Amino acid sequence: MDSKYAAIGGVNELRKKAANVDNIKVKKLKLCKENAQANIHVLQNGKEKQTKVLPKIVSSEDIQEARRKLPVYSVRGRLIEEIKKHQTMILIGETGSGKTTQIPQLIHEYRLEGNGAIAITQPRRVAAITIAFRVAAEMNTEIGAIVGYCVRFEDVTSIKTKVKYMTDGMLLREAILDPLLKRYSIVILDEAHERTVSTDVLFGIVKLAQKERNEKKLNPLKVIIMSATMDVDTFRQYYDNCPVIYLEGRTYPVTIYHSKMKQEDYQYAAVCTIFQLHATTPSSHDFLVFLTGQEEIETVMYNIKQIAKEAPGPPIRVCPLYAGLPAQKQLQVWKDTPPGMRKIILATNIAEASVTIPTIKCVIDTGVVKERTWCGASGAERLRVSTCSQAAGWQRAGRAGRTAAGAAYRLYTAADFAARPLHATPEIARCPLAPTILLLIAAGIEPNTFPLIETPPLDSVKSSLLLLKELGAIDNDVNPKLTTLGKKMSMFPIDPKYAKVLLSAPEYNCLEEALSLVAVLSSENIFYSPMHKREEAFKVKQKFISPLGDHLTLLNVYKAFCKATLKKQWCKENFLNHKNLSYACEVRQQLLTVCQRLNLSVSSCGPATDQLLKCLLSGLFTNCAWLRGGPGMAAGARYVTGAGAAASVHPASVLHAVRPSPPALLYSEMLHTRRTYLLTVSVIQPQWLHQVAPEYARRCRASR
Ligand SMILES: Nc1ncnc2c1ncn2[C@@H]1O[C@H](COP(=O)(O)OP(=O)(O)OP(=O)(O)O)[C@@H](O)[C@H]1O
Repeated sequence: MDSKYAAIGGVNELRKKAANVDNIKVKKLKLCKENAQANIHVLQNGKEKQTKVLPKIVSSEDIQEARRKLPVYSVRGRLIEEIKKHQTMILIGETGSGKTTQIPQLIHEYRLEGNGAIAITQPRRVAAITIAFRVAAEMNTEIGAIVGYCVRFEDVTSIKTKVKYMTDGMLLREAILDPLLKRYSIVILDEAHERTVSTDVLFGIVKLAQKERNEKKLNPLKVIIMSATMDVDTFRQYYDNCPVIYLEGRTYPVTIYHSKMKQEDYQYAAVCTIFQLHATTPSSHDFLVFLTGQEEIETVMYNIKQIAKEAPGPPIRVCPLYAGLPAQKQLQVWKDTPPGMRKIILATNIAEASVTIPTIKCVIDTGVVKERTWCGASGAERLRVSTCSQAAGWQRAGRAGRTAAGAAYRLYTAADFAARPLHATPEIARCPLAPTILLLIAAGIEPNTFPLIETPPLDSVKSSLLLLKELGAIDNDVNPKLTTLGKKMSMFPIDPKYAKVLLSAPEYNCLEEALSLVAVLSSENIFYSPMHKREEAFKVKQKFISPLGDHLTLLNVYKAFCKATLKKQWCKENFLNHKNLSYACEVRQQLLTVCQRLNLSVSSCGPATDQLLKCLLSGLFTNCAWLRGGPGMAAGARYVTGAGAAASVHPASVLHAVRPSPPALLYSEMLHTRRTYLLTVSVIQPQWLHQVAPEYARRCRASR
């Protein structure tokens, strides 16, 4: 990558230079910052027609011409020779050089996959979907035919599919049923540097599958590990010194600019930089801005829209892009804007790797990322904004310069960049491992001896095995074997705790309700509370509220949604997110299919909602909290969890202000920000824990 290390006039300097308008901006920004917690979903509610066809397909000739310009194209002959020669190889190539879109096509052109298929994994669903669309267009074929994709709750492939883009999680799920991955002759693990738990486990799965297929004289499995920014030595060592192919060159240069001085407030710096560039660059140059999460994106979006009313420059369309956004909304960022209008995409790191948004010419990199870390001992997740690695910085810059020369503006200094770690801490070292361990055992793999590329923290493995044992998924936590229940649990594409809830539901006569609730919990926030109508939204919400807490409140909303006839209109009137509720319906259908396969009887507990809460407890028994020091009246009453962590009910919970505080609660999530909060909370009777999970209750009591 061309890195000029020229410095943009620091944002503070910019501010000083700015004329009157800028003073107004400053004022407005400050105003909005005070409301940083505010939810401003209304601004996302674009009126555009939703379409799934993307990206915009230009003529076939243009596409072929663009392909010929890619670095991969000029060395295709040599590349194919290398791929033929080696069973495992590492391929490093600059961002945008054509690894993800071209290598699988090249392999297919030479029919190296034989009778099998080519699987290409991506850490993120949005990448898997959009790349599959692009490659299908390049190959002039329908999506779902030769080229397809498979992501959670969506499989667009057929028996004809030879080039299959999929999330790493989906390939891992396939490995449960077929640990030798026999339907594939070539597996490409892309974006290896991201080191998600699923990709880390897949590194080992393909290694074992390859060995066993060789030993059994089955058709050999070829493995290609790809990235632009990976830690080559670690991977090479892990794959027995396999060859590393470096692919030189990129199509278009990206000029990197660093801020001259440290920026105290990256959101503010981002908005200033956006407007400076907005005033000086052609409207056909779209911007991609990296921020840390939904709330921040919404705040910045609000600020941009306010400032844009007075700022010089072409009209603007602001598009958010974060994991929680419904899929259709995510795909909106690929939609063209009318000529003369600039698109500004505000994204989290989900746009950091793999994706091509063709019109992006400027990347604005705040240099930060929101990371979840998990504490095995307390079960609390910690959400932290931290500086991202150098690899992430290069990947972000790589989103510019995909179809023309581009620029990346880093809102941090060159010295700051140089001082950052080369790579981020792998997810396996900071995530709950129970879901992955369950999948490993289901695939017949011994988790304690599985050759992971990096050993996860011992206490994390131990506590995950203990949880699986207590859920009844495995017979013991030393040399674990899957129980019959565990086998069934592994068939659900959800957290084992919730799989247990569904499997226990027939016993409590509440599978109807449990399915709806788990589906809603698997979706993003269904409530929609725009900043300027908060009170109204709060009032409307009252009609759904259950005094027993958030779970039953969510269920009430879901049931009412199903009954509503004009659903979109109804959601609008009730301050609910139509997309997320519709998504929950799809998820419910998928979960129901698994339940039917398992012959579970689907019945309803009707008004006996205690049954549903007890059922919920059967999976979430480790998520109980007790009031400290008797029935408290004080605001922000403190609870203590089974693992001994002190926490309060989150302000967004319907139980937050309930007095007297219930003596015992069940929660779906525990989150540590500045304080530790219990999220999605329900009232339970303390004695239920003894009835539902006696062994755990005893252990808990002993330690309290
Ligand atoms: N949707 C698209 N629209 C237009 N051009 C595209 C699209 N997808 C890919 N391309 C073109 O193909 C090039 C190669 O993309 P590809 O994803 O294969 O690169 P890569 O080497 O895998 O990059 P990265 O390391 O960033 O994932 C892009 O730089 C761009 O020129």
